[in-house]
Amino acid sequence: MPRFSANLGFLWTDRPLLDQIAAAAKAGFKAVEMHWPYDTDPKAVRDACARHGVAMLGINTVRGDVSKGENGLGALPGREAEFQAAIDQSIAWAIAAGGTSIHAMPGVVKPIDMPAATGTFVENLSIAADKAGAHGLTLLLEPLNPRAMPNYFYSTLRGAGDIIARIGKPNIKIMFDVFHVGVSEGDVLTKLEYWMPHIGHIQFAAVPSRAEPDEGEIDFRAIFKAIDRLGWKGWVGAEYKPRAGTDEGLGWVKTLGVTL
Ligand SMILES: O=C(O)C(=O)[C@@H](O)CO
Ligand SMILES: [Mg+2]
Repeated sequence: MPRFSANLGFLWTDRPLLDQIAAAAKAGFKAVEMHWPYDTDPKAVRDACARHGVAMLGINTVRGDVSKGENGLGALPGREAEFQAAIDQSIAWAIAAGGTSIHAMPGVVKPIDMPAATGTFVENLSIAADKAGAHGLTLLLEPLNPRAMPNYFYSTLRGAGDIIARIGKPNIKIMFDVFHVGVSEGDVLTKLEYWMPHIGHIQFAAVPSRAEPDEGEIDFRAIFKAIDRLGWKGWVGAEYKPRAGTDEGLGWVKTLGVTL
């Protein structure tokens, strides 16, 4: 069975981060991952993870000006210095917290600006990969579906895979989020198998609701079985939006016959 991580960007969001870690551990998760935890002292996060016996996994680079619809800086020409500052910030935070990966966010790009944005992202990411690699950190690229995030730099695995191939550095991997892949592309099991050698982390939520994985059009028994069959040894991140409370929504663990 896969090993599950609690994504604290979506789970137990009604409390401070250190209490979220405690709640995840109490529920049985053995690892946690986060979105943008920068307001919390990373050493306190490291201590909380150690105290509760959970591994600390990944975080995201900052998004830029969220009020203007920004969702990452990596592919924005003219914002190179800001992106590198975001990478430096996330590397420093991840090291102090004991994390292992950084989701490097490219941002929202109009279709007509894609050629310039692609060149910028390749340059930016190449520098960032060397910086992260010096500390044993992996950079993750995550295609987001266009319903959730219109005009995001990539919405398909192919889009992220092309960037990885152009840069050719071993510590740049795909974040395979079953929710985004299901909405954008479908045929999830085939895609999982095809992209497995390039995957650095897996996340999941029901399609189309983004709720617990016990509803909707994806058979998560089959997904979790395939993750095992394909030899995935990493963590699988529960990144869903609970229908009601997080604790109340954990029934999927029993329903799907998995253990945390
Ligand atoms: O939205 C997702 O899916 C994520 O994994 C976030 O980290 C990025 O917005
Ligand atoms: Mg995700």
